Amino acid sequence: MIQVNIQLKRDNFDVLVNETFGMGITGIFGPSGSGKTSLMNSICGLAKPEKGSISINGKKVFSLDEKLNIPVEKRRIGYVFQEGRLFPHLSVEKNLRYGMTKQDSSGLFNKIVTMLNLGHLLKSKPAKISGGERQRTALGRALLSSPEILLLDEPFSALDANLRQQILPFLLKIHQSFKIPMLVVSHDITDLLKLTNNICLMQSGRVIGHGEYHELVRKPNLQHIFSRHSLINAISMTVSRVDMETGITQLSYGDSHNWINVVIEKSRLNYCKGDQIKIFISSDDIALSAKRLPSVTIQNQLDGVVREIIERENLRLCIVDVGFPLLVEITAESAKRMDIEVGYMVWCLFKSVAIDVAG
Ligand SMILES: Nc1ncnc2c1ncn2[C@@H]1O[C@H](COP(=O)(O)OP(=O)(O)OP(=O)(O)O)[C@@H](O)[C@H]1O
Repeated sequence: MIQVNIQLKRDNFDVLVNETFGMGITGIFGPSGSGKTSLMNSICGLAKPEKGSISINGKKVFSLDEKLNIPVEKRRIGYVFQEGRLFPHLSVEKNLRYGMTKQDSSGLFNKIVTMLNLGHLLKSKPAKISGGERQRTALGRALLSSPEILLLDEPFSALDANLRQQILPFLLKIHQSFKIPMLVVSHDITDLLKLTNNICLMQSGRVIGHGEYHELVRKPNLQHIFSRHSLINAISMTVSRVDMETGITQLSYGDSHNWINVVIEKSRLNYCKGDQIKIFISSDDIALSAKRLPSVTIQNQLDGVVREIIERENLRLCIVDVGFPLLVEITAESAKRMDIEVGYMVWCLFKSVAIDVAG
C-alpha cells in the first residue's frame, strides 16, 4: 500500500495529493501537465515535496516534519520510464543484473527472464532489440531490484499498437506473480483499462476522482476529463462456450441471463470454459432498440433497463443495466426520438466484431 499526503510546487500550480493506493494496479490518467509524473517522482524520491509524508507498505520514506527523505535507491521502488532508459553499452543480461541487490538464491533472474521471454536476447545490446523488447528488459531490471512497488510512467507510449498488445499481458503476469502495488501512468485510458478498472484521475495537480472506471464516467463533474472516444466498456467475463470451428466464444457475467458472443481468431483461440476474459466495447458501437430485432446479422442483443442518462453536449450517455452496467452513447436527437428515459426497457445491440479482447 502507498500512502501519499504531499504538496509539491510546480511551475503553474502545486501538486496537492492526499491518496492511498492499494495492493492492486492503479491507472493514473489525466491530461498532459496534470502532475502525473510529479506524483510518481515524489513517490520514488526524484522530487522532494515542500510538505507532507509518503509511506510504502507502512514504512515512511518521506516526512517533512520528521526530516526524513530516504534516497531513491533505498526506497525499494521499481520505476520504468517511457523509453526504458537502458544502459546502451551493456548487454540485456548486464542491464538486467544491474539493479540486483542480493544473491539470487531463489532463481529470480531465471524466473523473470522466462516470464518476460528475454532468454534469446541476453547477449544483445539495447540498440539491437525492438522497442517492446527494450521495455520488457526495463521491466525485468526493475523487478530484479526486488521492489516493494512498481511505478510505470507511460510504459506504452513509445510502442506501436502491436507492441502495446504484446507488453500488456506481461504486466498482468508480473502483477499476478509478484503481487506488489503497481501505479501505471498513461494518457490512453484504453491501455489502462486493459490492466485495471481502478483509475485515479488527475487535473491541475489534484486528484479529482479515484475508483472504479464505470463509477467515474457517470459523474457529471468528471465528464470533461474523458474525451468522447475514450468512453469504453471494459468488462471482465467468464468463457461459457467455445466453438473451435467458427471461433465464436460465448461469454457470461455472474447470474445475468444475457451473454455476449465474440469472435476470436483461431491463432488466439486458447480459452477454455470457465476462463476469465476482459473485453472492450466502445460505448458508441452499441445501438439501442425498443425491441429485439429477429432478422439482423447483429449477434449481440442484450435486454436491460436504463438506469441513468448523462448529458454530454449533443450526446447522451445511457447506463443500461443488462446484468452488469453497459455504457451506451447515443445522440441527443436519437434519445428524444426514441423517448428514452430512466427506467425504460431497451435492447443493446452490437456486432461481435465491435468487441476487442484483452491479451
Ligand atoms: N522540476 C519541475 N519544476 C517545476 N515545475 C515542473 C517540473 N517538472 C514539471 N513541472 C511542471 O509541472 C506540471 C506538471 O508536470 P508533470 O510532468 O508532472 O505532468 P504530467 O501529467 O506527467 O504531464 P505529461 O502527461 O505531459 O507527461 C507541468 O506544468 C510542468 O511544466
